[in-house]
Amino acid sequence: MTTEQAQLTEIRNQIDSIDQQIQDLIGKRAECAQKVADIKTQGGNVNAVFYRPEREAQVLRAVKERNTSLLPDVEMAKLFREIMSACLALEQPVSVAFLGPEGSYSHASVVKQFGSSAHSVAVSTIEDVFSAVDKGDANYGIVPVENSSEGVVKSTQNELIKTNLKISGEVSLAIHHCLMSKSTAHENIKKVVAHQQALGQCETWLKNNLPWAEIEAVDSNALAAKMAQEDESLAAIASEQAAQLYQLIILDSNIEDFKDNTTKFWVIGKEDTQPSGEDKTALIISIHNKAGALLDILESFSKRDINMTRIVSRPSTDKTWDYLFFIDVLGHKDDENVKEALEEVESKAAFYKLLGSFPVSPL
Ligand SMILES: O=C(O)C(=O)C[C@]1(C(=O)O)C=C[C@@H](O)C=C1
Repeated sequence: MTTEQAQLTEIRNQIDSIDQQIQDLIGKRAECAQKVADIKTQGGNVNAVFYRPEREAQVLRAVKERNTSLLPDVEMAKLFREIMSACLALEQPVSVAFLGPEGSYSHASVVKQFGSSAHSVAVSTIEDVFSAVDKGDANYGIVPVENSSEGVVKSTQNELIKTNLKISGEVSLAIHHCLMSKSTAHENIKKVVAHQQALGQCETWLKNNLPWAEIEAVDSNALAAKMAQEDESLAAIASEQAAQLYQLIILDSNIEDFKDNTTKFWVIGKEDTQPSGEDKTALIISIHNKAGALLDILESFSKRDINMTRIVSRPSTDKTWDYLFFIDVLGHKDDENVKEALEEVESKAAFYKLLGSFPVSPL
């Protein structure tokens, strides 16, 4: 045996022994999750809620705080994300509806929030995500709320105004576009296909790197990847997951012109989420048409030191030039100061709807 082989064998033996310990401990953790499920269903409770976003956020925050390893905090948290996903699936497999097809950024946000053991259900529109959860075809749904370069997603806003569902989580996904193809050579690419938005976000890159290629907009990036799978002269712009799913070669990564391109998604479900210690509350209001009405409402938050993280306005659909405001504040609706502020806002607003409180995402 060479020295290198001997050294590798020694370290690999250590890795084998550590893996065995990790596996034993994961097994013990799974037994605890099973016990948690027994407690939740005791007395024949058929309405037991297995998924607990506040607890998951607390577990992941604790992992990050404890981490002193060589692995970055987020990478360590991702490993535990997967362990919890498998533990939850053991308690009860959860299904999550998302705007398909598979390989879309919505799909990636499902995996980021629920891990890969969740059963993801692709549907064709944002409205269908809401109705799938409403009808019980899926336990939860994930919908895009806002993109840092494209702005708010109108169909999600429209559904939020109408729905009885609650927001139980928030996922921020960095959008990184890849150029992918069956072919390994750029010079073989005759045409680039992608959703209009992705083409727009990579316009300069395409001009500089594939000036000869024809550009065609299609319904989604995942569809583009599917098309590229069948035609070697095509390259698609899509996510890394889409490349894996459709077995394409990634020719270039991070080809977006603006580097901090992020989409925010919300998890929708039927249950209220308990406080996690670091939460957000989302609501929709409209105000009476008089001077200072908005300021008056915002003061309900500011005088209690409640931080407003977002306010977005849009015209109301039923009364011309009336406005609806989508507001996010830090804190949970059951926190004393937030509770008082919300009561005050409700008494002042012409329309008031609480969308829910949910943990600030640790990932
Ligand atoms: O603590 C619980 O309620 C559990 O069900 C356990 C557990 C976990 O694996 O840690 C699993 C699923 C829940 O979403 C939260 C946490």
